[in-house]
Amino acid sequence: MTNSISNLELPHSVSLLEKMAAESIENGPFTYVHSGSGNEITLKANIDAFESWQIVPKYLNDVSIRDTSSKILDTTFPNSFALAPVGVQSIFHPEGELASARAAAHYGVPFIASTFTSHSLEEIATHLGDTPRWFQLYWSKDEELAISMVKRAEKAGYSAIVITVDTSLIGNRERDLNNGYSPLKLGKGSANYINDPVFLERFKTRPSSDDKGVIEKIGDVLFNPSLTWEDLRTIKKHTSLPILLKGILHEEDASKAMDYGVDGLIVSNHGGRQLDGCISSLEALPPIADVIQGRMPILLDSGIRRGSDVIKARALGASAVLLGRPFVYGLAIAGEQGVRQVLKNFINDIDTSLALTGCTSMSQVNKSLIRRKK
Ligand SMILES: Cc1cc2nc3c(=O)[nH]c(=O)nc-3n(C[C@H](O)[C@H](O)[C@H](O)COP(=O)(O)O)c2cc1C
Ligand SMILES: O=C(O)C(=O)c1ccccc1
Repeated sequence: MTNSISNLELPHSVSLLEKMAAESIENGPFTYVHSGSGNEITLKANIDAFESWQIVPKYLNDVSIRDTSSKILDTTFPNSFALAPVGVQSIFHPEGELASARAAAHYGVPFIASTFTSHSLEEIATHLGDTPRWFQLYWSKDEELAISMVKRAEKAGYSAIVITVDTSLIGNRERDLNNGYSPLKLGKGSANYINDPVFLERFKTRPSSDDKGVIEKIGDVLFNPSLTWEDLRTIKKHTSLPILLKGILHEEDASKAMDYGVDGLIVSNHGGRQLDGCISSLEALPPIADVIQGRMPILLDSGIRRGSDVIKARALGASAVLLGRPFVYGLAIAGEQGVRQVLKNFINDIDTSLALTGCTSMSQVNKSLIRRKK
């Protein structure tokens, strides 16, 4: 299997994509994307949750013209999904985020750049054209550095900051630990650090991305387990961009987010990679939607695999979703072309699912169209 397949025809199901990705790249990076933490109970629960809800379609509505878009804050999501922030994409394909950014731009799918990318946020932006982009922040222990990254994101045209709250430290990913595989230690996600003026100030000479000192320093400051709700005030002081919290699962946290002036939520358990045994994101969604009552947008990820999943998430209260592992499999198989194929198939599936639910627009998808399986 090669990493550059022309006239490519990728399978339509994520389980087959996963198999092809496993054959395309080394075991270390494949296991890194594929696996979850602990006994992978939450990883599995994410998929099971989508199977435990059933769409109840309504027919004879003239669905010949359809609109799959949704608007979140000031961003239009043409197909009601964006690419989830995924770090260190060069472990899957040498072009990493640049390939996935170009594929996203091809379809106008909004792109969320991770803090821990293989290419800098500025370079990624140059591959996105005018496609909407948000920046996901791992709020560093080094506050000045965190703020510097936010300022850089503003300057590079990122229109929202996504703060991931479920990663006070990295989950116990047993398979990666057994493999002795850690992208953090490989220096493959250093680009935003070694291109940051504040980070560079901490060094006497300009370091390279795989410099041992750099890797150690990033490891020291990447996550910040001492963060509290009050710290949100600091970030709001330094940016006028909207702020979304990614990783919210408890309705009391959703309510607190409202109190602290957050602009949106991403209901997520990080794809079952953080706390194993925690609730699936789809199960967490209805109580959160009840608390929020439409006062801020709610997005959801963790387990989105096909178009009907988008309909289910919308019916239970999410405005849009994030696509994670499936696009990474496309990247691993064939770089930009691989991601393009995954996006094309997913976009078609969303449109088909909307029509077959009996709706002409995502705004018509509501609670009346979904029931829990008995
Ligand atoms: C390889 C990999 C790297 C990830 N890196 C990040 C990251 O840097 N920041 C972040 O907030 N989430 C990260 N995530 C989590 C995704 O944004 C998303 O929540 C998750 O993939 C959703 O689960 P699913 O892919 O099973 O649908 C990563 C996920 C994977 C698979
Ligand atoms: O692997 C992840 O899920 C993740 O969020 C992450 C964390 C640090 C570096 C790269 C990715």
